[in-house]
Amino acid sequence: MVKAVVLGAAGGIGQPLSLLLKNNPSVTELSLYDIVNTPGVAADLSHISTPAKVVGYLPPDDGLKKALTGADIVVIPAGVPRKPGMTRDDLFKINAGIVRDLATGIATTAPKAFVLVISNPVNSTVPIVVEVFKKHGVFDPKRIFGVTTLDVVRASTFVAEVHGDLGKAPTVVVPVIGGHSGIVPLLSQSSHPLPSGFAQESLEALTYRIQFGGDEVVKAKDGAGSATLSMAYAGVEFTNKIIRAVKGEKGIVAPSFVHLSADKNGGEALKKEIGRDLDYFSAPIELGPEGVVAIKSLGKVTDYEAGLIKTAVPELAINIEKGVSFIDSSKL
Ligand SMILES: NC(=O)C1=CN([C@@H]2O[C@H](COP(=O)(O)OP(=O)(O)OC[C@H]3O[C@@H](n4cnc5c(N)ncnc54)[C@H](O)[C@@H]3O)[C@@H](O)[C@H]2O)C=CC1
Ligand SMILES: O=C([O-])CC(=O)C(=O)O
Repeated sequence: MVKAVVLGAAGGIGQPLSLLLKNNPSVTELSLYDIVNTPGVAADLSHISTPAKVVGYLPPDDGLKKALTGADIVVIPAGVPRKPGMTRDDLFKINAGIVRDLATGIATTAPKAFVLVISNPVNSTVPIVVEVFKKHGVFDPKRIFGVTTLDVVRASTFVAEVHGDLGKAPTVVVPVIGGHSGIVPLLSQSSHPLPSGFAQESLEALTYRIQFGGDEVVKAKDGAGSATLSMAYAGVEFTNKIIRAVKGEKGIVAPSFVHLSADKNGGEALKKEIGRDLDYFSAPIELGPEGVVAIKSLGKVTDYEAGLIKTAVPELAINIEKGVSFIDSSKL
């Protein structure tokens, strides 16, 4: 029995994400919460002949609490998306408060649920969720995840394109680390190595495309939002990995932005590798029934990749601190 909850379920990501979760036969209950339109989305999805019972909730009558009661997994794509010319950090002023309030609901109603944060800026919204959980005395670093899977999906797709074979994309595995902003693809570790003689200039262009794939979509949508369909795909890919790990499947590894205390050694080895005592980082993590089992070493990186990490880290530290101090100064 798996109860999955989507907070922000009526949105551009929320709707296709809910559809894909409804398509997973392991999900037995699908609870949809938003400030608008969830009854319609739930009625629509409920006609699909898969096991999940679908219910939509709105804020009145304790809707958030009802949506979250008994949750095993909570996915959060609530909040505003970017328009051209904005950075993810520009979304902080609206999304920080939304995520804080939803996190308070989870901490008080379903503190043991796995929490998957999609709302941007992920580098700050994950610390917001963590700080809220700490304030309620229910923080478990193994169960709170920033979803960076879209970066991994883009890397797989774009590397497959280099090989001239999109059919390869599902099997191309590229570790993507850092944050969501401060994205660092480790192309030297791709399961499908780049062709020998791949020029440094081409490597830099490919790296840039993975790092700024979000901008590519924001620009193409021309004011109508950011990635929604590919994000829904990526969000469900990560959610399904958590479900498989909870069910006892071993050896599942996926990058995610987590609090480094989730690692059994407190992330000390990783901190050495990145050269700074950050509390959060996106690195490949091994998943198990209780969430994070271990945070993997970054392994051997090239000088170019080391340079990208060095550039990303100070910005990450600022993003993290912004989330932490937002909750410090919030009256909870
Ligand atoms: N982690 C990642 O890789 C990605 C993250 N995102 C982020 O996901 C977020 C959502 O994007 P879209 O779905 O395109 O936006 P959207 O505007 O289409 O949908 C957001 C939904 O959140 C709802 N919402 C607003 N306040 C709420 C609250 N207090 N409680 C519950 N629901 C609330 C809205 O009613 C709306 O239905 C954005 O912050 C965007 O930047 C987008 C793409 C990739
Ligand atoms: O770029 C954005 O604003 C949305 C996002 O996070 C992505 O597509 O990676």
